[in-house]
Amino acid sequence: MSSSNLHDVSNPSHFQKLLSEDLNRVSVLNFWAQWAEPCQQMNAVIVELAKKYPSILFIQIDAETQEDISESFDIEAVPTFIILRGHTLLGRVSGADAPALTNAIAKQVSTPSVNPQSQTNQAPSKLSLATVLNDEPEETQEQLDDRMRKIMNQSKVVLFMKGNPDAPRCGFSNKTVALLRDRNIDFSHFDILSDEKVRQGLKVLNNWPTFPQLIINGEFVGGLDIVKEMAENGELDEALA
Ligand SMILES: N[C@@H](CCC(=O)N[C@@H](CS)C(=O)NCC(=O)O)C(=O)O
Repeated sequence: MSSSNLHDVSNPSHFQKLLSEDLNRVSVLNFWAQWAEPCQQMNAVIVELAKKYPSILFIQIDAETQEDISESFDIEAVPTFIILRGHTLLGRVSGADAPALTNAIAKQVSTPSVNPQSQTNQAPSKLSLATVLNDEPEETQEQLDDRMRKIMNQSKVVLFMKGNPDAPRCGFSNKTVALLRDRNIDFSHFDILSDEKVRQGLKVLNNWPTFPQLIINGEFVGGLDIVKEMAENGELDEALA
């Protein structure tokens, strides 16, 4: 990394040292992964933003090698950007959304620097005007179950994953897509990051706490570990026969 305000972090203490150098400085953490194409695009955006905002510290964090830092910020998908002042959370931008990231950063630059303590109660959330104005009736549990079952039956093989097959946003989803593609298995997908109700509802419906979730003939089969094992012992071929 060339600019002095753009750093690759190599371990948690390096990360803490960078943050602690100036507790009034705004930092932008970029959680990325090597295999994720959207991250490559956003890394280029970060390089440009670092040039534009020399007073902001930009920290590149490989979400897979820096697991401890990722966990401490609840990183569930890449890319995810965290904006801090010192150690205080100011904002979070999820996905390869360059305009949203640029706006979130610009907002901090135009906000006068204040005592971080007074900012701790400022939730970095978007004002949910949409929620206030949204007069669509709430989906009932029954409707949600029905909708999830329809998605599970939309094709012979359905993968509930983070991101999409060409741009997975989690390493487990990425590996499952690769496994299915390596075996030329046709599948449709559903991006659970696009629908929080399905994301939480499917965990209950299939009694499985994580993603990916592979469905064959409308039935839950398993996550990556199970699918991998089934591929190795021939059970996956049997299920698809
Ligand atoms: N060992 C699991 C790994 C999957 C996993 O840990 N997924 C996490 C992180 S992507 C997850 O879905 N967490 C719940 C959530 O994000 O809602 C498997 O075999 O699939």
